[in-house]
Amino acid sequence: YSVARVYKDACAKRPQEYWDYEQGVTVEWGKIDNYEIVNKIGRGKYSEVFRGKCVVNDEYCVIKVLKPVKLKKIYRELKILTNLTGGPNVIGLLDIVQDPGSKIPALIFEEVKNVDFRTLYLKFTLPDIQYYFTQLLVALDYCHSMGIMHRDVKPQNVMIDPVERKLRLIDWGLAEFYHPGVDYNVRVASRYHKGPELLVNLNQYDYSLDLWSVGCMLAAIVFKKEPFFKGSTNPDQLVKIARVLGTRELLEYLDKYGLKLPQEYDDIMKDFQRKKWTDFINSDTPLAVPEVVSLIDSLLRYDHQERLTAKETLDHAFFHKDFSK
Ligand SMILES: CN1CCn2c1nc1c(Br)c(Br)c(Br)c(Br)c12
Ligand code: NA
Repeated sequence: YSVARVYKDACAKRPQEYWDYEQGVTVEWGKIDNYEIVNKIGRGKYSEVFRGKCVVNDEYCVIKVLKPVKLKKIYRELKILTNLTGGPNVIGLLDIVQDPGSKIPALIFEEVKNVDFRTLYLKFTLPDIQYYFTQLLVALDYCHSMGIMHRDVKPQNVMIDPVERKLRLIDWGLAEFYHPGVDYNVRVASRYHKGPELLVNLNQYDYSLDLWSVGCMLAAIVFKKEPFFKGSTNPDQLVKIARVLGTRELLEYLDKYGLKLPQEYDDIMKDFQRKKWTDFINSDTPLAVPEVVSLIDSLLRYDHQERLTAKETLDHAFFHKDFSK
């Protein structure tokens, strides 16, 4: 049994229509003819994404055409986006339109002139990391305070415009409202960023899942190993984590929550000695200063209840040190 250390009653203290998306969502549908598609910029399991233009104000936008999924899932994303839009560093939802034929909704977002993280992260200085991770953590503390877990934090969902130094957290399609004691689906997040709680079937997880993912992103940049934990399957993902955090420590985590290692681990989980973070530091990792290594150590914890919250992370010494020359 596990309950969030913070914001556990964020939904309970709001009216039912704030979090109850099963009742459906009243949508103010916009006009689809107000938008034209410029070019395709991406496609995912649940959507196709285009750069678009609003013909009314001549502004560029991003059009996310949802693939036909359960109406409940569409209602969840719409409800969460409408609850959060306007919040700090949350992608701005401008309009919701419906394809007249297929009746499939398309979400219209503000455009971010995003630079791919694989190239951007290579140029990051410590001040850049302080700045952009502050922006990401502000977005996460905000959504957590609003009773919402993102559940798919990864570089591909963090849009960064380095010219305007603008960061936006996108893709709330896997996000969910947090209620204490609820058993959540562990098939969320993207493999490399899945927290241990998802891999050991601890269903009563909470906002702290998102902070594991932040730890993975930070470690990948600082130790120049993208992704930091690269599992070939979900079971192998936990093995890759145990290679670093140790197998004994994993079993202690399982014991605390009365869990045992699912049987698919029997012949792949070996007895790994926990590594020291200094094992990942070398002449090629100049960003790995003691303060950021200490922060990574405080986020990459098996026990979700031990991890720093988004707000505690913002108070960590790493964000208050002057690393400029
Ligand atoms: C696959 N890519 C590349 C850039 N980009 C992608 N998906 C995006 C979504 Br959804 C939004 Br909302 C925004 Br804003 C941007 Br920018 C997006
Ligand atoms: Na999105």
